[in-house]
Amino acid sequence: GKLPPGPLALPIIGNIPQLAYYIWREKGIVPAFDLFRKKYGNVFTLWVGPFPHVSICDYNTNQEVFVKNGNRYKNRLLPPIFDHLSEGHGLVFSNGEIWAEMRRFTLLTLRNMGVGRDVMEEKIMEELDARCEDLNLQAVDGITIVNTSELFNVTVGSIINSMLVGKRFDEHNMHEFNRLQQLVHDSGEVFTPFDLTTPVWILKYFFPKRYRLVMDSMLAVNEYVAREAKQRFEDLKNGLYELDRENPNDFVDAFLAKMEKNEDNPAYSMKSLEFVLADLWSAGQDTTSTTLTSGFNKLVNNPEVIKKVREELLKVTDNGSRPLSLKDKTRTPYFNATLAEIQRCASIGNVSLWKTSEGKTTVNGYELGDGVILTSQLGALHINENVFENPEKFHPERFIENEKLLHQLIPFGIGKRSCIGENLARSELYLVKSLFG
Ligand code: HEM
Repeated sequence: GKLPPGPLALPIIGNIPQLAYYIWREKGIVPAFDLFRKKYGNVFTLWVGPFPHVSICDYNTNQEVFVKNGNRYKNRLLPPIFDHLSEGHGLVFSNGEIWAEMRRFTLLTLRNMGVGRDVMEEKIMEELDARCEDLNLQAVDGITIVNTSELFNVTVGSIINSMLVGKRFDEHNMHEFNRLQQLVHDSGEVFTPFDLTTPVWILKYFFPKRYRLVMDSMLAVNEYVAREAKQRFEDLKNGLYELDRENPNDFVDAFLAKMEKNEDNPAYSMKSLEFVLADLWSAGQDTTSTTLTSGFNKLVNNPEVIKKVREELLKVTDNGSRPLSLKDKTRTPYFNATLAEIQRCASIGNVSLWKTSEGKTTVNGYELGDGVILTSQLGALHINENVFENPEKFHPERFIENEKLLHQLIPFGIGKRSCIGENLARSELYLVKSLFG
């Protein structure tokens, strides 16, 4: 096929030199992508090494490609080593029937667990109450000094852990949270672009130490995340655990109940559960807590916004005589706009995860062949000055002056592979930020 325009690519290394240069010159990857957008248009091609990537920077084309024609762009580009380890299991780096089944099951289970409604709201509020109590206990002369990113990290971690295995993190098991954070961090440190792109057989036979290191670091995270689920499965088999099949306590219970009825389906195996838990943990933890920390920093630097948010929230909660609830959302337009602006500026996922096209397709008039790699440039989209005027300014009012702008904001991605945790994350941002903002 004929690819959209882009910077001149060199053999084998492609556009990596230009990319490195512009990231350095523009002081960041998002401004570098934005520069390419200005030069080559909303749809451009970047060669990452020998592979061309079609980047889509505007909302309308993203909608046309990933939503309207979503079925042809639902497959992820899988790093060979991930595919090798997971054998097709999981949510983030999987494709085909197992991915589709797990996505359906996870969305349904989250809905049944009350995500976005009062049931999950209660869980989040319980977590916040307990966290505030801890802070009060630590106070000296009525003052507690807090590392905000640690506070957000453990709060979000606790909410996800309660949802997955029914257990929050407190002073008795904080070491478990710290261990998990460490393992995820260590695993992130191990990976290089070389490991992610090299075929497994080359890694295995020519770089065996590297292969082992990468595999072990991923396995360590998975095994730690899934240890309680595995224990519960053993206890269930030995009659030591009672499963409430109608009203599962948490995600693991819901999965085990489904597994009993689907013995022959590889999507419902312990291996599958292990990868789904690891994916929900890793995709849901850092993204949400980094958004909260980034939002906190924005608010501290914009006291006039804090003042307006406080006034609005006090009015809605009868002068703070009751906690804020998700039901109040329709009455808190300024707070909603502030959260949207926080997400626009935070740009947690600069680019959506890479997808590949199925069969011959057309994007913006360019005919693409089978298996072309595509991505939504979420960061560049959110700082496009034609859509968001003065994009560098933290200005929640922009979403009130022009309500349509909200549709152009897609921090959770778009289409068949968009974020599964969007409702949970939105609830957390609303309730946690109202308290700790
Ligand atoms: C503010 C918080 C969050 C942000 C900004 C965010 C953003 C994203 C983005 C951009 C994607 C990729 C979309 C694409 O490739 O098109 C994604 C995928 C995903 N997210 Fe989130 N996310 C957040 C929170 C969460 C939470 C709380 C969970 C789980 C509880 C979660 C689970 C997932 C999963 C499983 C996927 C992969 C979905 C699939 O491939 O089918 N995320 N997220």
